[in-house]
Amino acid sequence: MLNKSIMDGDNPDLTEERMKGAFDTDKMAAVIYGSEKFAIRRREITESISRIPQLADSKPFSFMTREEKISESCRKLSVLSEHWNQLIDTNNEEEALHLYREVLGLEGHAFSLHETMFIPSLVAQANDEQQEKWLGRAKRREIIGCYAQTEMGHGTNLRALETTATYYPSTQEFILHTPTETALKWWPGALGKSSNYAVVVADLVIRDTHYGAHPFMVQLRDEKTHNPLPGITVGDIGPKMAFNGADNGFLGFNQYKLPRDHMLMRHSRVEENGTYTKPPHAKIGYSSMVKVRSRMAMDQGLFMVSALVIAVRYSAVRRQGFLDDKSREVKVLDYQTQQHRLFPSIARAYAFIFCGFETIQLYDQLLIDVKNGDTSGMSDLHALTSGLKSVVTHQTGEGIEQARMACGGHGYSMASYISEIYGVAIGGCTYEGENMVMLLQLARYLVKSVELVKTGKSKELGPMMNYLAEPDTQIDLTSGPEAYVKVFQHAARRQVWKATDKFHQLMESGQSRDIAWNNSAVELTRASRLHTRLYIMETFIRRVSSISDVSIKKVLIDLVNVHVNYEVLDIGTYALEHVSSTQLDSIRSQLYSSLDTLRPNAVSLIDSFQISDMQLRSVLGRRDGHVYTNLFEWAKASPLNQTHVLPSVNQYLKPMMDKAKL
Ligand SMILES: CC/C=C\C/C=C\C/C=C\C/C=C\CC/C=C/C(=O)SCCNC(=O)CCNC(=O)[C@H](O)C(C)(C)COP(=O)(O)OP(=O)(O)OC[C@H]1O[C@@H](n2cnc3c(N)ncnc32)[C@H](O)[C@@H]1OP(=O)(O)O
Ligand SMILES: Cc1cc2nc3c(=O)[nH]c(=O)nc-3n(C[C@H](O)[C@H](O)[C@H](O)COP(=O)(O)OP(=O)(O)OC[C@H]3O[C@@H](n4cnc5c(N)ncnc54)[C@H](O)[C@@H]3O)c2cc1C
Repeated sequence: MLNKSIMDGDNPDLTEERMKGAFDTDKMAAVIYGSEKFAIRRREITESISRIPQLADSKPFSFMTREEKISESCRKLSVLSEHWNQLIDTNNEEEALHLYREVLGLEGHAFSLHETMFIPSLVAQANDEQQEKWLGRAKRREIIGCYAQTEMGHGTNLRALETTATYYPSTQEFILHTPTETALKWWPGALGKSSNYAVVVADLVIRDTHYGAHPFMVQLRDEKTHNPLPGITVGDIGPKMAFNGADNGFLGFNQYKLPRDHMLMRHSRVEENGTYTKPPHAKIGYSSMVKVRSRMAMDQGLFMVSALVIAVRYSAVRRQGFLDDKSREVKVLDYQTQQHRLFPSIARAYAFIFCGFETIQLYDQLLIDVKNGDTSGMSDLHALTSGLKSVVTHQTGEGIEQARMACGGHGYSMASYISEIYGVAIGGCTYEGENMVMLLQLARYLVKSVELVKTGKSKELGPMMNYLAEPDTQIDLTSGPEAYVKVFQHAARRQVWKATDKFHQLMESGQSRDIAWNNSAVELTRASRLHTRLYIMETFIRRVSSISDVSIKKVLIDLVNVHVNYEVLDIGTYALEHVSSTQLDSIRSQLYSSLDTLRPNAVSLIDSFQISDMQLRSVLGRRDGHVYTNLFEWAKASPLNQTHVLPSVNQYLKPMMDKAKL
């Protein structure tokens, strides 16, 4: 069987789609998840979870209040604590993330930041003794931690954080203090009610000198009672657009004492007498953010895939309207508009995940290099991940919203669960640095690169930047996907140079650097987006070229064709400077025929992600495709339908109607 999702009793329309698939979905899963070994482990973990009934949702998330969601995830975490070692290799981050996604879903939980930022901060920022003291405890989950950096008044501009950590050599202690209301930590995930420890980022002050943001390991709550310690004000910031299973929190310090060895001292140090040793790279303390940003292409790709699994499966069973055959309505997936809405996003999701693999590996390598004293790769990775997180979060938001609309009315129902996926995913446009701000970080790097070319130092260009020094050439669009890469290179190069020239001209006209930068900012962000999209396209093509299995490679080339045609058309206004409008028309025709080519494999392409029904939490997108029965059962389970007459009807509506009758 090529598509491993085929099961007796499934909706025949979906079975028909699965029969049409021209490749083995297990083999595709191995490509998606980086190795056959991990793809198998994912399936094994999912299977093992299904044998532990207490790990199942006690009712659909969409019928739970916020308090119920938080309680439900804590209940499951306590069940999980009995099974960690039997379910996963606890040292394997990807296995742990898969387990969390399956059991706890995407709405957040008490450990939301523990694995993703708290432990990584200890790994990257704590010295060996500190790791000895805290890392084991954190990994064994004896303590729960979070990452408390953002304040009510400042998130983006870290240099303006107001929380102070003032060192007193006489007592060999820091005093943590929140000097104003705006200095309250505000937003950290799992801070409000769950965490008893936090990595707190505060402005280090020694003898009136401010050394800027540094990380500190801070105990927030008593380990026995879980009550906040004296000097600490902590709580939940309230409901959010989504992600309401997490207790994002606030935190204030009132002259809170912290022993000297609680500053994380792998890279910078404060000696007993107050002597400060600066880190080998000024931004080394920002590593936890780079770590998360390096994961975001992968994580956002998976968010988009979840919405697409729902929309593509639903589109294969939803019949509405007619094409040739007037005796039976067609599957809406057969409409060109539906394919145009969904297939380019499938291509992007694959591309994001392939990029994600690369950037996760680059971060892991950087961590090793930095431990060995080599910080030279930090700027490259910071620039790359800043652009990537901004582009993938924005395009993921677009893709999920299209998926919702592709499901018509049922997409708007919580039964589809797409609105929750959307709400969680687009949080990524904001967290880990607001997208515009991060695009401008990449732009700094691009501008510097152009300056290198202008001053004859092209040899010093960083990875991926050589194209900035190359001349424009004729593009032969018949020469395959590489020709589309050339179109993107031309467009990105032109925009990067144009934005840089504007910035330089404004400075030459007398504007200060900062004002000239601000007056060029929109053009600079456009340059960053084009550069990043070029990187995504190149990575996608490179990864697909490296595949040896013929049937897998064939369908992925079809997907690359959808991608390159769609992407070039999407940047039409920039591409027009390098390709004629006649060529754009021919790209349009190729896009439509590539949608057609992909159509028979659409369901298998999204089935290949092997996202279980439990993880998907969508009534509309279930593997069995029995959409209408499932939808009706779900609606009947709504709390509103547990009585025929609601108390509010008796209390308000009936008396009102009765009064009107008098
Ligand atoms: C966690 C997700 C995991 C799984 C997903 C599953 C579910 C997800 C669902 C829900 C979400 C769950 C969790 C969300 C967790 C969110 C956590 C957070 O948001 S933590 C807080 C994040 N905050 C930020 O990101 C703040 C953004 N601001 C900054 O990073 C800095 O202020 C900024 C870089 C913008 C500027 O810094 P500044 O010190 O002012 O530097 P400046 O602009 O002057 O630049 C100087 C110089 O330094 C270079 N540089 C900056 N940063 C770095 C770096 N990290 N590495 C290397 N170099 C750096 C910069 O390029 C510049 O260089 P040049 O002078 O141009 O050479
Ligand atoms: C779901 C979620 C989870 C989070 N989890 C955590 C967490 O665990 N720990 C933590 O510490 N924080 C967390 N945060 C906070 C998050 O990191 C910040 O909200 C984020 O970094 C954006 O900063 P800000 O809120 O200050 O936005 P602002 O900077 O105030 O952004 C407002 C607007 O100003 C613009 N702007 C700001 N500065 C500039 C500039 N220099 N140039 C151009 N435009 C600019 C932005 O582009 C944006 O349009 C979380 C946030 C969310 C939404």
